[in-house]
Amino acid sequence: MPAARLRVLTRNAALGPLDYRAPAEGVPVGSVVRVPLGPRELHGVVWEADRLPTTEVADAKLRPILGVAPVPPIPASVRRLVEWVAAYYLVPPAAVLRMVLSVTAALDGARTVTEYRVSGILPERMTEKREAALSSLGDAQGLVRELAEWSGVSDAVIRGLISAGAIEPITVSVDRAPPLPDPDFGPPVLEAEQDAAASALVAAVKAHDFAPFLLDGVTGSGKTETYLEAVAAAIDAGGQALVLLPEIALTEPFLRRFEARFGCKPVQWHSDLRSSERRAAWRAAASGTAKVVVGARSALFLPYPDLRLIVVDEAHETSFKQEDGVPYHARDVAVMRAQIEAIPIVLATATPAIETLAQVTRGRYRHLELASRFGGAQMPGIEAIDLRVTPPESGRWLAPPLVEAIKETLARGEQSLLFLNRRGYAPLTLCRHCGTRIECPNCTAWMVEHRLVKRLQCHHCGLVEAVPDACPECGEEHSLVACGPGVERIAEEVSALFPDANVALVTSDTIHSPAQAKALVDSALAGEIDIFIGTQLITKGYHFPELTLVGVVDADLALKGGDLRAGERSFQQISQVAGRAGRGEKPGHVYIQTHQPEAPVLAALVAGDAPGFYAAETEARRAAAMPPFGRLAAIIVSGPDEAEVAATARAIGRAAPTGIDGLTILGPAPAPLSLLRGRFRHRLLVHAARRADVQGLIAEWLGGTEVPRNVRVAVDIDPYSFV
Ligand SMILES: Nc1ncnc2c1ncn2[C@@H]1O[C@H](COP(=O)(O)OP(=O)(O)OP(=O)(O)O)[C@@H](O)[C@H]1O
Ligand SMILES: [Zn+2]
Repeated sequence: MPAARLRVLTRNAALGPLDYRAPAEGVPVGSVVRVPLGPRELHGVVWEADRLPTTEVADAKLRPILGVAPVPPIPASVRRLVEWVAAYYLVPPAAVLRMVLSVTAALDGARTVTEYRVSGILPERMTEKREAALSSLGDAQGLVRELAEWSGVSDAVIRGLISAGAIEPITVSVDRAPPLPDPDFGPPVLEAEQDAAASALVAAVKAHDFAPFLLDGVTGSGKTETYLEAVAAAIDAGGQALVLLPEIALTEPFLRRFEARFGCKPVQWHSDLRSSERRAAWRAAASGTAKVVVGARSALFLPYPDLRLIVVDEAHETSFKQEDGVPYHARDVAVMRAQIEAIPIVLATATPAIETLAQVTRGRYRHLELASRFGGAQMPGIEAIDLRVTPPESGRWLAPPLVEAIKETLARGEQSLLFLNRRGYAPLTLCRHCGTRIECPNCTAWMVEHRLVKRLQCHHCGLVEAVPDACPECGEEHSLVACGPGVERIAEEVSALFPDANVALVTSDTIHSPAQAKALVDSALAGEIDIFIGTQLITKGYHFPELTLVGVVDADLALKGGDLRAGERSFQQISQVAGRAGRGEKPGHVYIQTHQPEAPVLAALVAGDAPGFYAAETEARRAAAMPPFGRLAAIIVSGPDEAEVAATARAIGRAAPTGIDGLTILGPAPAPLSLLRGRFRHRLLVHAARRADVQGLIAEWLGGTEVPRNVRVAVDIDPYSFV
């Protein structure tokens, strides 16, 4: 009789599927198992053998598995998702499984911690502090540190009470189920439009079938309140719901709404979690005890056993596209997961991606619209400031009409927001004497001055250097000058103009954890901030009722990129930031500083003509057969040796398929970012018809090329970055 064989997919992308001997009692498909590989021990998942072909080893050579991990099996839907992502993005399935089994510590058995609570026994020696601690603790239970904090005494006092028997230890599982959100805790009174949209979503959750929705509501229309009704329906049905947010900084405003609606916090999943929190979150998602998970794009790969709803909030955001590792787009993968799970998915945004709107036009997504702001708030008026007509004073960046508007807003006691999508003080440092620009040695990029921390920083590789006293090229002292503004420089100008105003800088340098976002929201709502100055981080998700003025410092910046989505991105970014103004009772106003007010994007924004903008942009894409009317894929060749990289790229170029209708291949050519983190980069861009099998074509093409050991060839399907 042949040995019972298990096909196991590990998390090691360099390995194909491996076969092992099953124990006599068998192991169900999907189980997480520990397997030997040489002297090592790996985790893997038992897969359907017919879905994952490999070269089989002889029965006699099969090694037995080491054991089954004490976690629920990875559901079939997740296994199908892994296969789809691997096939679509042309990456090994193991690389995708790695994103599913992302927390090794979560794969061990249950763990316990010791918590403490008042035992009822009085200590022999009673002190004032001991008495105060015991009486204030009541039935509270927690770690020593927590009890000390709650009762306002030192850890030592609590420890003394433990030795005296007045506080007793309790062993608790760290895998305690997270709090259960209560769908009836704080249901909102929905406005008619919101109610119609929410009813459609709730019905779809109840139907438990694949149903993609675009929840297209103007800024401040209450999209969150609306889709939370669908989340409530998922909880009611006993299942799980996932809400994806594009950035950690947006978690805080979301958590507040969630808690008001459901009486507790959802389970969070993001890069700022402590390892114990990460482990607990993974296990709660995998066991089904986490009813709602809110998180970054990687939350999409958690093995929820009973998912009923996915929401992608700010669904137009390009940060849903992952650029490193497996280059996937979380919005697209989310739709695929919803399809596999047979559940509804909600793409919520005020500024849909052209791709998403095209799916609405094709009849694939249902369009739910919220055309007006909640509570009768009006959309802000938008006005362009033509910098050719009213330029800022020399050495300054804010034009007189904007300065005047800030002054008036301050006088009314209201808040202003200045948006400039550039971190740091100045994007370029130049030697006045010899003209040298200070560049990153590892990247094709200028070093950006961060004056607050007195450093030059590369925004690509993270290299940090002291600001030199003399020009590194010609040695001239005090010759370096900052060119152009970053947010820190705008803050400097604002502080000089309005010395009494409270200014908050909001960038990824100042806000990189939910705790910092919370502090920002708290002080903003308490009226402690007069002027926000921020990058794209401040442009979305926030709701500050006293914020009535928005100034876009440089609207031309986003248009410069020149890639296929530059126009769309500027429109979205400026609409979003404009959407922060006048969300409460007071009307909002927006000024856009530009040298080209006649540019179609800006003209549409000023005219409030979103449909016109989308129609023109869509038409342009259609005419050029660009996504979503055609397909793109990038091939990026990189390595430490420039000649080797160039030669490999040329070889790939020569082997390119020819004579295929609608297929064009651009390049190879050095990438705009031709040096990144010390690696030289060349690119090719594949442009194909919408229905072309781009993946099949590329797989075959690249399958036939020799790649030197030091060179990496990466494929980016549906690329968003062209640098
Ligand atoms: N039905 C409702 N009852 C009570 N408050 C509501 C209701 N709908 C919306 N709100 C409140 O109105 C404000 C705006 O809503 P919300 O921030 O959800 O809008 P949004 O559509 O997500 O906007 P944006 O896209 O700009 O982030 C919030 O303070 C929200 O709590
Ligand atoms: Zn660099």
